[in-house]
Amino acid sequence: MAQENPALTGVEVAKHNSQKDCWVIVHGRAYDVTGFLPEHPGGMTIILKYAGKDATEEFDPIHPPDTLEKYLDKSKHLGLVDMTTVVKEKELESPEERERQKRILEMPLLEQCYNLMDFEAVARRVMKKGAWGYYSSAADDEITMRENHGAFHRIWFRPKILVDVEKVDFSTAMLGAKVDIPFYVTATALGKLGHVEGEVVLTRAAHKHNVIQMIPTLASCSFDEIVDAAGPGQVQWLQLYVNKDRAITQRIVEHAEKRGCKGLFITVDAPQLGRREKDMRSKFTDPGSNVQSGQTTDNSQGAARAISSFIDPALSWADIPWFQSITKMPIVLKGVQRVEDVLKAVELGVQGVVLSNHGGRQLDFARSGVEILAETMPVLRELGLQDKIEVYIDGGARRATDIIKALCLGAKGVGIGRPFLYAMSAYGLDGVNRAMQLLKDEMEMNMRLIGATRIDELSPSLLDVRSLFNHGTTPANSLAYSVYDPLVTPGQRTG
Ligand SMILES: Cc1cc2c(cc1C)[n+](S(=O)(=O)[O-])c1c(=O)[nH]c(=O)nc-1n2C[C@H](O)[C@H](O)[C@H](O)COP(=O)(O)O
Repeated sequence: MAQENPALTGVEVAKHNSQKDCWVIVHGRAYDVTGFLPEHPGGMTIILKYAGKDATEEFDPIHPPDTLEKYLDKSKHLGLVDMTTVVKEKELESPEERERQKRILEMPLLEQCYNLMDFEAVARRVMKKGAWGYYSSAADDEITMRENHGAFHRIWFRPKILVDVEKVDFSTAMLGAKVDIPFYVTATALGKLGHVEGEVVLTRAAHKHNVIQMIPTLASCSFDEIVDAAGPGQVQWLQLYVNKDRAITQRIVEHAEKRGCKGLFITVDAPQLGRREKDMRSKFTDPGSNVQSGQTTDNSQGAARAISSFIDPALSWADIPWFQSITKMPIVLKGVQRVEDVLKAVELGVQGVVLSNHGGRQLDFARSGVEILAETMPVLRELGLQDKIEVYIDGGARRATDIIKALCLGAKGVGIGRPFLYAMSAYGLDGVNRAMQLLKDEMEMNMRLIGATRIDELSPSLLDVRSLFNHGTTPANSLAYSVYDPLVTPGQRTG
């Protein structure tokens, strides 16, 4: 193909920098987005911040690569820009960004991360505010997010002794697929907020450790990029937000099945995305730029709200037979939060459920996945239904002991979200690989210490769950309530 010469310079593009005349550069090409501004789900402010400039770095994590091709009229595609003439945003970087770059230079070596929480501590210090805000945020007072982790601490072990535990095998199967260890990488949106390559980094690590990756509907990478990045025989599932336009949903599901996905995880706890205030705050643009220009600062659109307007709040049990008619993939409901709904899922012939509250990002004061599991499994056993449906949990799992507790209670596997995002954001693929290896090492040690050599030996008799159902919440004035402090930014620990 003939070499295309840049038609435009950075100086030319920079002249079109207002609400009435707005050009942006994405991947070296200029686009006239003036007419699109009022329709942008994320509001106008975030685009106007890059009017006349290179918006690639802000654009990439939030939008699949083919977004402009698909949704911006060709007449608005203005052609190549000579990028040597574009003033790099970097050169104008803020004192906050310079401070962050300094913290990156001081961060610990990867080998100094000994558990999954270490990755969170590093990510908090080195991630950009918006990215940290999106990944770390949860709904309202973030009580449920803390409860997810805290609930595991109300479960104690009753280990066996004098068991020959020389050989330990913690491999298992999920929806019929063999995996090396009973956790999977759960769906978490916008992978490129944390790493320039996005979700494909998680794909590579999942392949190396033979664990399953759940591909998010709201991934930064396109679905095909993530599937193409999979290794031979690698098992992937699709997480689905159901679109108001069912024809779009059907196309997505059929394409996923054609590309070899081995499970359809329908997210059922998000008829509307939760109100995540850290995410909203981090979208707060510099008050001067908006207030002076007379615009009201639009921080109502955290990233979550901005990207989820297509989700159908009318999704109901009546839709399940339709899903069963359009795909042969096993169907799993992700975000089930009470045993009555598990029984309904069994009745409808659904293959699995994930007992989950979306990492605390939806309904605050929802119970933890592990507590719902402890409510559910005895009822399924009593009714002889425990083999009729695969039960997974996610939320707050940070140690192999959390995974073992869930399996003792009857879970098939545990989804893990934020830890792998933090490991990726701080250390890239090496970080995710180390996080997964740490879990494997912990798993081997803890299986030995509780006197179990295989997954099928994990049973409720190894646990004491008497305090699990007694909720305590962190006192309101505790530092854990960082959600209240708008001044707490990554790296600034108050007190
Ligand atoms: C951390 C995180 C979680 C998200 C997530 C994004 C992030 C950054 N997103 S969200 O943007 O809509 O909220 C999704 C998502 O795309 N779809 C989904 O089903 N769950 C989503 N979840 C929930 C996730 O699948 C797990 O339920 C949750 O992360 C498990 O808790 P931990 O993070 O504590 O492991």
